[in-house]
Amino acid sequence: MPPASSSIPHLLRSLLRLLCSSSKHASRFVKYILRHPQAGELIRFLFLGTVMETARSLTQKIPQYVNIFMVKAHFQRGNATFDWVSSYLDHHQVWNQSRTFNVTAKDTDKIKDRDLRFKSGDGYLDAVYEPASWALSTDLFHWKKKHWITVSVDKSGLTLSVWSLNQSVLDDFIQEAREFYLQRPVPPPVISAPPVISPPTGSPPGFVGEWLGSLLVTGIFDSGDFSFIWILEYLQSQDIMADIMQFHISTRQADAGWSPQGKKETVHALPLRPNSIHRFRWRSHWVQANLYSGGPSGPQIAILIHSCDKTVLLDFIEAARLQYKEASISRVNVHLTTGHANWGRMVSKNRRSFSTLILPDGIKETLLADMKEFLENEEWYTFAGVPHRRGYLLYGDPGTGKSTTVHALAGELGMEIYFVSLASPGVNNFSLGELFHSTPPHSILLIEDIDCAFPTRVNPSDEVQTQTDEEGRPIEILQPRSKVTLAGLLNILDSVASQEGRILIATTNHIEQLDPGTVTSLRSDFAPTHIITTALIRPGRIDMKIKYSLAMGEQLENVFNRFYPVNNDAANPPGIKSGLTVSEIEGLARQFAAAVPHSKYSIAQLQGYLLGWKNDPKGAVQGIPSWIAQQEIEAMQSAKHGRQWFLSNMQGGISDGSDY
Ligand SMILES: Nc1ncnc2c1ncn2[C@@H]1O[C@H](COP(=O)(O)OP(=O)(O)OP(=O)(O)O)[C@@H](O)[C@H]1O
Repeated sequence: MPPASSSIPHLLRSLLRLLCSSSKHASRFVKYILRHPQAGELIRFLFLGTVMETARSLTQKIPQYVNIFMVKAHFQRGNATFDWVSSYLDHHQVWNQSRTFNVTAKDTDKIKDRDLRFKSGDGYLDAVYEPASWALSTDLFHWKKKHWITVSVDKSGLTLSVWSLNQSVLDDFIQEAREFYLQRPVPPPVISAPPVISPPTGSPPGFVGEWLGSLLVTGIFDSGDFSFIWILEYLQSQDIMADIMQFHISTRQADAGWSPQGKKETVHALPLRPNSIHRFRWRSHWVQANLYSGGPSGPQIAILIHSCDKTVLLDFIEAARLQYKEASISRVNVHLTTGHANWGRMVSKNRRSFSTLILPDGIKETLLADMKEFLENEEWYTFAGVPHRRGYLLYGDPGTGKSTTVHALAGELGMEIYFVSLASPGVNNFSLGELFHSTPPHSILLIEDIDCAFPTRVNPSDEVQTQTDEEGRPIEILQPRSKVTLAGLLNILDSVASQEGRILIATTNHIEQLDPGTVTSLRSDFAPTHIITTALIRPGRIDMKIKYSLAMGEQLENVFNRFYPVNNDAANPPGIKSGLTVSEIEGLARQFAAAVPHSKYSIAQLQGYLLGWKNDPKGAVQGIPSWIAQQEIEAMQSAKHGRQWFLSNMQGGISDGSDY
């Protein structure tokens, strides 16, 4: 038995021998194998597979390691951040590397934010290239020449990869994009209409867009509301409709308010085409105004402000209101009915100076003082529990100045007129009630021809009167002249829903038709009119009656003086400088007044006469006797032919509601 110390080398020697012999076997085995080509293929395959698998697993891990060197952010379409970043990238022409373009014909004058390849300047459309890569692509750009950023766009949105270890680079980028968006020189993309006013069929493509309702403050203005006109006029004054290429042309003065060029233009371009969209900058915000011309309740405006702050909308409305008020100082706005139950068209008239109103001494001063006192004492009415309303009845011959008084008072008090004629076919109890309720406080509600609410009596001897009583005698019947009944009118006047603080002015040329004395023999199926009439003249309904008479006394001199201003300076309108001294004009006015019979002609009639002598006061005085003689002849002839009513109304001007 060999000692343990000698057994180890022995073991090693045995192992070596074994290895040598096995390597010989192995090499023999390898040589043997390699002699077969399939075996060689197998070895190569195993080797390559191992390499590829290693490479694959390494590749999978690389982005994890690369991500360590970049900050990524995704911006979803439809979210405001997408708009910020995309418009910022667009502005910096990140897509310029693109070799694929969308080419469209556009008015290049309106494109201010990018370099254009073609700009002919001949007023016709030019071809505009827009990189198509904006749709689906990946781009790399050098932001501020400091940071590399990869941008990839797909259907869901936009991903930014900022090659930086520092997240603050991304923060700065987003902040800058946001600032840019707010301050951008070009409007943000069109926002689709808020769902409350879903666009009617046939809306322009502008309605297709992302609704960012929660990121905008939106105000909707209906034409039935007063704020509508504030906003419309404000929009026009901001000249935001300059991009409109579609106009309705009108020469009607009533449409002057729609003209972007102002009231003095003779041709007015109405920009309110169906469903137009306007984007503009207001203070530090972008605003989108959607104008709808024909919704179910008439025209509508939606104001969408790119802000989450509600007070911006309130400020916008207030700015519009103040501007409207300011502009109204020199004018009187008269609102007319649409023929239905709401106020529609508005006519703006130049304010009429109170001094041009020619009434017997003290009348206009009394009226003005009474109205001022009423308007200033709202608290007293509340305290006394009396409805804060006041009514006036102006009655008298046609052409004596009733409508003119209302116009002058409205101008003096800075109020607007809401005008309705009871003779109008579209006005009935219901619509009149609605109109009353929708008249704003601090306004004048003018009802012309209030006598129309009282039926006329058909004369028993009239040929058209065929009804007889039991004994065969013709009976008096009443013929309604308005769809508004007396009971309905009284109800409306008293209605609790009636606006507080409103002034009602009713006018009539036929006070006798409201006179109790003339209605004693009415048929029993009609309400006793004298009671109702008395009820009409009652505090809160009609508080004050003012009679308008044909011209007399000083009125005759005043109407003459108004036509021939005595100061001949350059401030006078051209063509009416009299060239006479003050005392000469006053002398002529006295002669004129002495020649005209008192209480015979209305101021409108005399005004009509004087218009024929605009530049010739002496001629006017000399011609007045023959004009009067002519009037006498015509009056006699008309009386003779039974046409007195017709002539007197034509000369005085029939009040058919056409005053406005
Ligand atoms: N008192 C007056 N002061 C100044 N102008 C007057 C006066 N009366 C009439 N006129 C002139 O006559 C025209 C018609 O007047 P207005 O329409 O006010 O009369 P009216 O009494 O309302 O008539 P109607 O009852 O027919 O409506 C106006 O253009 C106005 O300039």
